[in-house]
Amino acid sequence: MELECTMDEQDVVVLDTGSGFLKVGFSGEDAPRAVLPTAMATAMADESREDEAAVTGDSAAQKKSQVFYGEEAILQENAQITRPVQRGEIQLTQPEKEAMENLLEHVFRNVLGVEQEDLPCLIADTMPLGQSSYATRQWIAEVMFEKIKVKSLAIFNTAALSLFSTGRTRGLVVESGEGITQAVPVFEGYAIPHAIFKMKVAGHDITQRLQSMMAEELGTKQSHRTMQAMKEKVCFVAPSGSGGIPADALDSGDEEARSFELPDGQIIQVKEKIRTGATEILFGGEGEASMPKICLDAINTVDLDFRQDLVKSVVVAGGTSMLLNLAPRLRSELKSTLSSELSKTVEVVSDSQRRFAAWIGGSMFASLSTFDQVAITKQEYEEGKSDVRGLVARKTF
Ligand SMILES: Nc1ncnc2c1ncn2[C@@H]1O[C@H](COP(=O)(O)OP(=O)(O)OP(=O)(O)O)[C@@H](O)[C@H]1O
Repeated sequence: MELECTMDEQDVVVLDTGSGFLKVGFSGEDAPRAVLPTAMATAMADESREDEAAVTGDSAAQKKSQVFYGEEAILQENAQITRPVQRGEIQLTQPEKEAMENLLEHVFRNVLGVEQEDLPCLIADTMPLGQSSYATRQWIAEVMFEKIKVKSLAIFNTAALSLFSTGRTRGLVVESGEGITQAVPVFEGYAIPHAIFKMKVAGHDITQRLQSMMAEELGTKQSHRTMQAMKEKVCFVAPSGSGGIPADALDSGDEEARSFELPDGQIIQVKEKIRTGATEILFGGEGEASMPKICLDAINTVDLDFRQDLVKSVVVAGGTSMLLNLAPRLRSELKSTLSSELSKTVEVVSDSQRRFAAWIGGSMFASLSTFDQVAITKQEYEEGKSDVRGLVARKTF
């Protein structure tokens, strides 16, 4: 794709719809304005309060249910929590569809405070593979034009945008977020669908593994939320071939790096075996899916001529790529399995902005005048209503 590099003055709403977190903001900005859990909660009315309300006529208590979004949603204890994006894919089932629609409306009106209609929008998604891919994008286009009433809409694969955020248009993007890890070859800005390899192991699974390891260690199970915070603070990736750390060994290094304060105020020192053990699921066991394996599958699926370009720019992105030592471990495992010619040139790029790479790439792309040329306009949508799926298949990336 030829990129025209004049800057566009108009603000474009940029959204990255992750399994764990929605990132939202405006084009041209360096970082998302808000990052909120991709969740909606419906809290049921307390039945005893309802009975009481019937007698006293208390209208507040008579409310049947209350809806919460994002951070507030996941904090609700007696509520039904709906997560509309699972393992990277927007779910086209109820109640997930309704939750996604409401969440998008909430993000536009309350989080970004966009009152007026008619704003352009760019969405970064993890495209499902196979037949279902365009069904999801068709549905999202319908919601954006019919309910949110955007002026134009561009939908891009997160991987192409993540690569773009590093100033590259060719490379192998290895994205690992909350629900999915994927290896996506990108050529001249386009993801190559038949060479995308995914595994359903990512940040969520590391947190769960840490939760069970810590439950064994402490004798009590800590919440997922606490374990997520612990993971982000103390976990890291072990160097290649470093097995055999004794179960009770403490890190020889920085004490601060291994200590964590539990919600009850107790400060604990987390053993190295746990700090690295939880993240090891990204690297699988014999015959299991692993990050290096999906990279190799992707590299081996593209044309021979293109492989050299891929291995020279293996770009890690997404929240889970923030784990310390992930890039050197991936590089070392790829080096030991690739052919000798390719292994000489492997470079794994670990950009400082990698956590929000897809959103940042979207923000950069939406600032270019090329955005207007590639986005689906409201008029095109209206004219193509009889075949929205065909339209998104032609005009999303
Ligand atoms: N410093 C960190 N160290 C380790 N993990 C981190 C760090 N920061 C964020 N994460 C993890 O990254 C994950 C969220 O990443 P991201 O926002 O890219 O996912 P997502 O886009 O919601 O999900 P997906 O791409 O899988 O659909 C969470 O599991 C979070 O705990």
